[in-house]
Amino acid sequence: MANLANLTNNKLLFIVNPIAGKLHGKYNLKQVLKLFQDHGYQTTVMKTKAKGHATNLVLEYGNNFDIIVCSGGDGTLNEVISGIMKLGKEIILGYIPSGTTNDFASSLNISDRMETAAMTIINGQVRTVDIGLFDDKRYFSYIASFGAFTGTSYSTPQSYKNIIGHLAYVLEGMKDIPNIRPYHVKVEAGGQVYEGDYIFGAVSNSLSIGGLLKLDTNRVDLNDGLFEIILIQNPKTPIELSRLLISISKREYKDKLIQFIKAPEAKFYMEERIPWSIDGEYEPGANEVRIQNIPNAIHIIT
Ligand SMILES: Nc1ncnc2c1ncn2[C@@H]1O[C@H](COP(=O)(O)OP(=O)(O)OP(=O)(O)O)[C@@H](O)[C@H]1O
Repeated sequence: MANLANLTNNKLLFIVNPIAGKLHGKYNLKQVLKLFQDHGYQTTVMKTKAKGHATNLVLEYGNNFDIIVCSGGDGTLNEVISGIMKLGKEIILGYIPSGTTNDFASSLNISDRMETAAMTIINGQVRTVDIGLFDDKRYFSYIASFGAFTGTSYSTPQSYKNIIGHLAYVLEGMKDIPNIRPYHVKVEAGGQVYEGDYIFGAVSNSLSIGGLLKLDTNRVDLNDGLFEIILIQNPKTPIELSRLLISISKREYKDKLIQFIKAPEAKFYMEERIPWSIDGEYEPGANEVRIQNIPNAIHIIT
């Protein structure tokens, strides 16, 4: 691990999504900028204007900076990471979460108080994290999932998310319940084949999935080159359903309806095209999907 204080270059690109989450950005941006300035960083601020813009900003300007800090939710972080991966340059990333759930930030122990997260960037250590690659075309920092609750994060209107925050996800998720339906899927991972009717599947590198499913810290290592893969089979009776819900709420994934796999890669074969969620954003999916782990791909300050 390198300490940021050892870096000689103090040019910092600060990418801000002004509409993310609870609009913290609007109120605290000045304080954060002052903190960077007081600690000797020459900061250039760029605000995102639309979906995909953060990736383009990294591709266009990333080469001129050694540190890129982004503020936004999981979607903005995903876009910035995608830009860094495409640029192919070893850039140090700092993250100031201002989204609704900030799942990945909590896995990295980054505070959701903007000034505290900024101080982490100033005083923190650089560590590496693995990144996922979905079907050779889309990068993800913490999750690719299908099935139940998957539509929640991208179908919840931004205005709701901004007003009621995380509760919006949970409420939208509840609306999903009558629509939960199994998908017949075959999965190859870790040298095994799993086949069944699944209501939820996730390939993740995170301690928290959609703020709903939580994994224990001793089960997850964010830079071990392995994903945590969870497959949940369709409960066939009310008893099976209640047993499933209890084991999820207790974080015990030993139920026979739950498969928990660790593997560097997974292949999914589906009879129909199932939509996925990639770090909370919509992905139309395909009949065959390959997901690969790129170990230690991103250098992030925590
Ligand atoms: N100026 C903008 N206007 C509209 N959309 C934008 C703008 N800037 C960025 N976006 C898009 O907003 C979407 C949501 O951003 P983000 O995920 O960062 O925030 P969030 O949804 O509040 O947080 P989370 O995903 O953690 O709940 C992203 O797809 C991003 O590309």
